[in-house]
Amino acid sequence: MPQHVSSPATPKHLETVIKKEREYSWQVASSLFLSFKYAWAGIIYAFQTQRNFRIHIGVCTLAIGLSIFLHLKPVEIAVIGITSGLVLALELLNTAIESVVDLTVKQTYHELAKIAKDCAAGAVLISSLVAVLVAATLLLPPIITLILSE
Ligand SMILES: Nc1ncnc2c1ncn2[C@@H]1O[C@H](COP(=O)(O)OP(=O)(O)OP(=O)(O)O)[C@@H](O)[C@H]1O
Repeated sequence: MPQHVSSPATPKHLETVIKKEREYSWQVASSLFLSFKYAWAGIIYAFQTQRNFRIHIGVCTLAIGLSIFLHLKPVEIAVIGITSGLVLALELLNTAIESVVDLTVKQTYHELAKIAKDCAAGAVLISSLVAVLVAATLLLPPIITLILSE
């Protein structure tokens, strides 16, 4: 079977490819400000429509607030912040994947649609479990100390 070896992409070639791909976009953000505006719109959409996203924001805010209140080390607060951010980012990706799947298959059953949605939900679940484990490991000892010292 003949092997097609593509020539290395030159900057000019890359520019042409990117331009062609962006032709399919209904609209392209023309400035950094507009990019932030659309990103914020996505976050607001997820907040308004996804109950899990609202729960995760509440729990993450509580965990970060507690870690500051309990005077955890900066690196510990950072670890809680990273795991919290990961959960929220994956929840947004989960919402994006759900929308793309629904756009593609509409209200028909498809095994690949099921796999895509189940795996996206699984990613959120794994990140949430890890975040809970990390938060419990770092927050429980100072909480117990605080309660016992009362
Ligand atoms: N078009 C489809 N074809 C096959 N299975 C589907 C389809 N749409 C949804 N499902 C199944 O139903 C489940 C729930 O779908 P839904 O769109 O509510 O996603 P979800 O992961 O429950 O959403 P959320 O993350 O908001 O809780 C999916 O995980 C998947 O197993």
